[in-house]
Amino acid sequence: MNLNYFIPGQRWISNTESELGLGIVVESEYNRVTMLFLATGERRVYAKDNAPLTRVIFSEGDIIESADYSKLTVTKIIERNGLVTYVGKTEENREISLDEMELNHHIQFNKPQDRLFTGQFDPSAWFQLRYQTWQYCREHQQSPVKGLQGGRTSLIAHQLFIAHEAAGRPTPRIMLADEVGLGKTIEAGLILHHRLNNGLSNRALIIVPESLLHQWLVEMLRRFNLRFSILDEMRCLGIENIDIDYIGESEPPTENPFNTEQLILCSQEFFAQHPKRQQQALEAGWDMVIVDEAHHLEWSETSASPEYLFVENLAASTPGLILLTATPEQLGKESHFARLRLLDPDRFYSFSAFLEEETHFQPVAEAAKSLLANQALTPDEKAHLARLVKHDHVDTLLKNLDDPEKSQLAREELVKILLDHHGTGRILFRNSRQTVQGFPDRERQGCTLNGSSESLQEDPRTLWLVEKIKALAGQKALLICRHAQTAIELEHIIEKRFGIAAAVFHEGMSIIERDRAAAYFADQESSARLLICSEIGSEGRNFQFVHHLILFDLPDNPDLLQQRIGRLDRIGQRHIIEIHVPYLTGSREHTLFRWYDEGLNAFRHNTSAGQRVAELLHDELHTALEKYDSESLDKLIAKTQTLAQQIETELHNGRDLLLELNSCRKEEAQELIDRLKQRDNEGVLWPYMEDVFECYGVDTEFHSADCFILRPSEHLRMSHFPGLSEEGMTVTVNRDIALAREELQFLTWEHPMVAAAMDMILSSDTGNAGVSVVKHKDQKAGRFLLECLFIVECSAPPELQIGRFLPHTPIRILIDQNKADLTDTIEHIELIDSGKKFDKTQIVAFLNSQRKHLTTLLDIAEQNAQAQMSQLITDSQKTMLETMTGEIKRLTRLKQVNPSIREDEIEFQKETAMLLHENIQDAQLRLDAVRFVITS
Ligand SMILES: Nc1ncnc2c1ncn2[C@@H]1O[C@H](COP(=O)(O)OP(=O)(O)OP(=O)(O)O)[C@@H](O)[C@H]1O
Repeated sequence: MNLNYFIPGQRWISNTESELGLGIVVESEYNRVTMLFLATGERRVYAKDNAPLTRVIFSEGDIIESADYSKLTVTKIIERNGLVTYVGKTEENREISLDEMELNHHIQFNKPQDRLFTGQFDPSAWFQLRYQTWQYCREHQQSPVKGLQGGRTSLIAHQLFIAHEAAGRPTPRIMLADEVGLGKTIEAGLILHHRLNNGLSNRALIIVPESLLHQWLVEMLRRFNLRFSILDEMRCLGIENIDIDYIGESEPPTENPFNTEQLILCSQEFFAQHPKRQQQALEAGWDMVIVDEAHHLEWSETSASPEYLFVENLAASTPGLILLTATPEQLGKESHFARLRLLDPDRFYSFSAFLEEETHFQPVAEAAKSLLANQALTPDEKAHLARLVKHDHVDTLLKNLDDPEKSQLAREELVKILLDHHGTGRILFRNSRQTVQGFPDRERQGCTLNGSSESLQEDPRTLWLVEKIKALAGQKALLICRHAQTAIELEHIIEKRFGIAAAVFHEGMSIIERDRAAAYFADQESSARLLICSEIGSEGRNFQFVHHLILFDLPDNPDLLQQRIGRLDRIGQRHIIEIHVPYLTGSREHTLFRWYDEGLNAFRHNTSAGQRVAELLHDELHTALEKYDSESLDKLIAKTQTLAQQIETELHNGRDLLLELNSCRKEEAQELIDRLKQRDNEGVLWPYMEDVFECYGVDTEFHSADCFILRPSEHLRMSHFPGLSEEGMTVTVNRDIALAREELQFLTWEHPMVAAAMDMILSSDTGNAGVSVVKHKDQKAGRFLLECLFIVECSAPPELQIGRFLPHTPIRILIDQNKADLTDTIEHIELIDSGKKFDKTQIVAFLNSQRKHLTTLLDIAEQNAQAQMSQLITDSQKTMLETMTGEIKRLTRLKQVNPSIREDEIEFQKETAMLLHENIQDAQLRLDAVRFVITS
C-alpha cells in the first residue's frame, strides 16, 4: 500500500492539528492535495511532498465508528484502487462492511498507540515531562503533609499540628481558641487550604466582624492563594438584577447570590441587617463555615441572639464548622458552653451536665502530670492511673513503666491515651504564649500627670502625647482609646494644633476608609507616625510592624487589655514592645494602671487568670475605681496577687495542661515541620517547572538566588499559560524569601500555577506518544524497544482520600523487540534522546508494517504491568486496613471513656474502610504513554 499516494476518498489526519478530526481527500492534483475536515468544516490545501499528514488505516481488532455512530470491530481489510473497505462485526454481532469514506469525521486519535501509528508523536522531552509529572504527582498525593505545603506561612508547630489534626477529620467541627495573635486565622486558612486541596471541601463561607473583612480577604489570598468574594447587600442586589430583562408571567427567577461563588466572605453585621440573606445563605449550602470572633454570638439557656440562631442553623446544616475566639471563657462558662454546643449539640446538651463533667478532668490531669514528670510513679499514682485506663487494655504499657528501657515510650503512649479522655480535647484547641514561646518581651511605662481631663485640648495627656511622638523620633506608634469621639478629637488636635500627621480608625468610618487609614499608617513612606484607634481597632487587626503602643485610657476588662496589646504582640513582632500609659494622678486610669501592673502583671505578660480575678473581685474593683485611695488599693492589689496566683496554679494543674498538650503534641508537630522542610528543600520543583516552561514556551530568567522571572514567550504553545499574565511574574521557591517579599509568588507543589500545569500535562495527550533515537552501551545499534507508561487508577469520591493509600501510580515497562522485559535492566534516565533526526514518513511506514508485532509487545507490556498492579493493590489494601482498623479500634476504645466520640463516627470509619477496600480492588490499568526507542 503506498502510504503517500493521495486518492480522493482516502482518510488522513493532520500531524499538527489532530483536533481537526479525520480528513478526507477531495482533490489530488499534480503537486497539491486538498483535504476536507468535515468535523470542523475546514478545507486545507497542502503541498504533496511535505504535507504534515498521516494516512489512517485501521487494523484487524480495532473498533471503528461510522458517520452514524455505529461501532464495528474490524475483522478484515480490503484495499481497492488505494481505497479501503473495512469488514467487521457490529455490537449485535452482524457482519457489515464500511467504506473508509463513511468513517466518522470526529474520530480522534488520542490513545497513545493510535497516535504512534498515525505519526502524531511529540518530541521526547514531552514524554519525559509526562513521566516526571506522574511521578511527582504520585509523591505529592502520598505525602502526609499534602495540603499544608502551599501556604505562605512560617512553619509554626502548634499551627501545623492543629491544621493536620483537624483537616483530616471527616467533618472538622472545632473551636480555635489560641491566645491573641498566635495565628488562629492562619490555622483556619491552613485547614481550608488542606481541605480544598484534597477535594474534601468545595464550598466555604467565612463570617467575620465587618472591621476584619478586608484583612481576611487579603490573608486568604496572599497566604493561601484562596480567592474569596465579599458579598454585601450592594453586591447581592447587583447579582439579583441580572435578570432585569426577564419577560414572563410568574415572578422573575432570581439567582441566589450565595450560589454564584464557592468561597464567600461576609460580615456578621451584613447578616444581622438582612435576614433575607441569612435564609439565602442557608439555602445555598456549604461544606465549611468559619466564624471569626465567635464570642460575639450571645446565648443563654433562656434566650439566644438572632446572630447566634443564624449560626446555629448554619451549624446544623453544614458538616464542617470552625469557630475562632481568643477568649473562649471571656464571657463566662455559659457562653463558652454556648459555642461548644454549636459544634456538637448532642454532646453539649446541658449546661449543668457540662459543669459536672468539668470536675472530672482534674484526676486525669493529675495522672498526666505524674507521667510527664519523668520521675518514678508512686504506688498511689500508679493505682490511680490504672483505674483511669482500665478500659483501655494497656496492661503492657503499665508494666513497662518500671522498665528503664521502655518506660519513656510507655509514658508517652499513656499520656496520649489520657489526652483522648479529655472531654473537649478533640474540639477545642487553645495554645498559650507560655507554650508557644519565642515572643518578644514587653515593657510598660506608666506616666503620672497632674491636671484635669475636662477638655481634651487641655488634657495633660494630650501634651504628653505630643512630646512622646517627638521623643519617638519618627518611630511609629499605635494609640488605642475607648471611644470613637476621643479618637476623632485627638487626631484633630494633634494635627491642627501641633502639625503631627496621624491616621484615625474608628467605628464611624466605612470599612474602606478604615482599610485605607490602616494602609496609610502601615506605609513606611507615609508621614503618619501615629494611628489613633477606638476600641474597635483592637480586635483582630495586625499591627506587629509597630512596637510602641500608647494606651490613652484603660479598659476595665483584662481580656480587652490583652486584645489591645495583642495587636502588636503577634507572630512577626521583632522588637521589645513598649507600652506607654499616661494617666492623671488619682484618676480611674491611675487605679487601673496599678491594679493591672502590680496586681496582675498584665502589661508584661498575658494572664489567663485575669478575667476570672476581675469577676471575683468585681465589686471591690468597682469601689476602688470610684475614688483613688492608695491604701485600700494596696490591699486590693495584694488580694489580686494572691487570687491570681491561686487561679493560675489551679489552671496550670487542672485541665489547661491537658488542653495545651492536646492543642499541640510537640513530637507530632516537629515531624510535620521536618517533612515540610524536607519538601521545601528537596530542590526538584524548580528544575521540573523549568522543563514545563521550556516545553510550553514560557521564558524563564534568573532573578536572584531561588527567584526567577517568568514571561510568556512568542512561542507559547497556548493562548494563555495558567496563572501567568502577559506581563509575567517573579516567583520564588524559597519559603523564607516568600515570607519576606510578598510581591513574589511562592511556588510549591500546591501553588495554583503548578497544580494547573500538572493537570494540563496529564489531561492532554501531548507527550503520550514519542519516538527517540538513543545510544545505549548494552544495546546494539539498529534495534528497537518500546517504553510504556501505564497508570494504575482508582476513581473514588474525594472524601475517601484514596490517594493516601493508592494514588494514581505510574508503572513503567520497557520491552525490547524480542519481547524481553528490560524494565529493571535499563532505567528511563539511561534512554536519553540523542537528538538524532529521523525520517518521520519512514518511521510511520515502519511502525505500520510492524503493527502486529508492536501490538503483541504492548500486550506483553500490559501483562507485566498487570502483575505489578496486583502487588500494588495488595500492598495498598494492607496499609489501608492497618491504618483504618487502628483508627476504628482507637475510637471504639475511647468511646467507653470519652462521650465526645460519637457512634456515627465509628460507623463512618468502618464504612470508609469498606469503600476504600472496594475502590482499591477496582483499580484499573491504562496505557498512558508509549515511546518507540530506536538504538543507534
Ligand atoms: N505561620 C505564620 N507565618 C507567618 N505569619 C504568621 C503566621 N502565623 C501568624 N502570622 C501572622 O501573625 C499575625 C497574627 O495571626 P492571626 O491574625 O492569625 O492571629 P489570631 O490568633 O487570629 O489573632 P487575634 O486573636 O488577634 O484575632 C498575623 O499578622 C499573621 O499574618
